[in-house]
Amino acid sequence: MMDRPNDCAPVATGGKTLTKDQAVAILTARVSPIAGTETLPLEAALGRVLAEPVVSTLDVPGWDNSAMDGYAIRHADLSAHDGCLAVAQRIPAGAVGKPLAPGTAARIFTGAPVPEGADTVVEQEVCEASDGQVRIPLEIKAGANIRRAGEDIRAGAEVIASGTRLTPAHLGLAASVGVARLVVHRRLRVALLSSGDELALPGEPLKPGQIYNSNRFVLMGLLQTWGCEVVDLGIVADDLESTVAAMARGAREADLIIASGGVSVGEEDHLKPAVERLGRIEFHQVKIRPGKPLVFGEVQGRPLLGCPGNPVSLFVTAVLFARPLILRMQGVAGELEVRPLRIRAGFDWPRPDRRLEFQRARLERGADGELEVAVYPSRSSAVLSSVAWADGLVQLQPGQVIARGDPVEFLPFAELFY
Ligand SMILES: Nc1nc2c(c(=O)[nH]1)N[C@H]1C(S)=C(S)[C@@H](COP(=O)(O)OP(=O)(O)OC[C@H]3O[C@@H](n4cnc5c(N)ncnc54)[C@H](O)[C@@H]3O)O[C@H]1N2
Ligand code: MOO
Ligand SMILES: [Mg+2]
Repeated sequence: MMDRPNDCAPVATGGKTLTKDQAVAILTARVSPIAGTETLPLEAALGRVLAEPVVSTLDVPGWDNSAMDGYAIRHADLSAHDGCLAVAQRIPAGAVGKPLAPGTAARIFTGAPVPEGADTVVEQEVCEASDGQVRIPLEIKAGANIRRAGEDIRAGAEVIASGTRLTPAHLGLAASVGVARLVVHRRLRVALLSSGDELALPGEPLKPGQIYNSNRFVLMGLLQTWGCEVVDLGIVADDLESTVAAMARGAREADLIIASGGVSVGEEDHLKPAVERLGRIEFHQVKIRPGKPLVFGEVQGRPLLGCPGNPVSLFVTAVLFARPLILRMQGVAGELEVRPLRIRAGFDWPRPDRRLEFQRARLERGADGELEVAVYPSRSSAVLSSVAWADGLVQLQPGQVIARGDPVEFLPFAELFY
């Protein structure tokens, strides 16, 4: 096979390797939210991105209601009747009582509307009830135990902004204002390409020199957790024509193409020339470890992200770069990257890298019971067990030396997988 130049000048950087932040800025600036929405019942909208805001037509709660099982009273009646009131009515949740007659109490239950004229609810534990009467301690505070109309949501308020990825709480919130259907962006279609002559699918016997395609499953899983529709382009042979053909199919069938492998400099790496054949490369290196060779470009009008084939590098580049790219295309508004938490290091890091480094990490309890973060013993980008072991990534700045006990930056998977 012919040797070929492996470089293509990155447009935005004058040929320099990009920092992670520069790369994310370019990725997210080059794409825009996809067109197309659908209207879904709440039951089907979990994880989707809202395309039209939810505005409440109601106050929630709709009326003053009781926060306790007990007695609704007019506070001024207590001193006038020495704390002893006749129980004149019973108001369970779902019912509406009569106006409170002077000198009486209403038996009331949590969530029931406070009757007109009552200004206080007294929990039953402090009351003594017998023979249709209730005795209430005089020191009860006026206005106690009432949830006020509109204290959660006011009619006319925007309760969920457009661009929000819907969590269970958002679905509940929409339901609480009576909204049954939501307008969401259509699912982003992402084509997945696994390059490598050595790859076989689990379930197949391995021929000599073959390995199982694990990247496909890592990427599919991530794409599914991010709410994408996956178009699997399968395993693509290490030759230019097959790579070009797979990419062209990806560009026809999906909004975005994500490839694994073949992004490095060997003559078995065909991703870059294939992108150049069909479109252009915007950058091909980022100053991080692992994951330095990372290709971003455009193929027949579709964005393409080529992640390195080493399994850990693939994972790291997917959560750092594919995620914000996807969120932007899905129409998610606001912050697209996860902000690192600062957590105490449970490890020493005496020999830092010159690149921004991502270590597989796990939250643990130190000897004193305080939260700290441990890193996996191997730094190898080929050890996928490290990712399964971890519950986040530690982010180490170029040249940053860490002594046990220092604060370090931690990116939790719980956020990266969302
Ligand atoms: N001379 C140089 N060689 C390499 C460099 C370099 O700068 N100069 N960079 C190294 C780094 S760093 C990385 S990362 C890798 C990137 O590799 P590629 O993206 O070209 O990927 P491949 O060569 O196809 O594969 C690398 C490695 O990963 C395994 N692999 C690939 N696909 C899968 C898959 N779907 N499932 C599981 N494992 C996969 C593959 O068998 C190789 O072992 O390049 C270095 N080399
Ligand atoms: O960047 Mo490679 O990703 O260091 O193994
Ligand atoms: Mg390679």
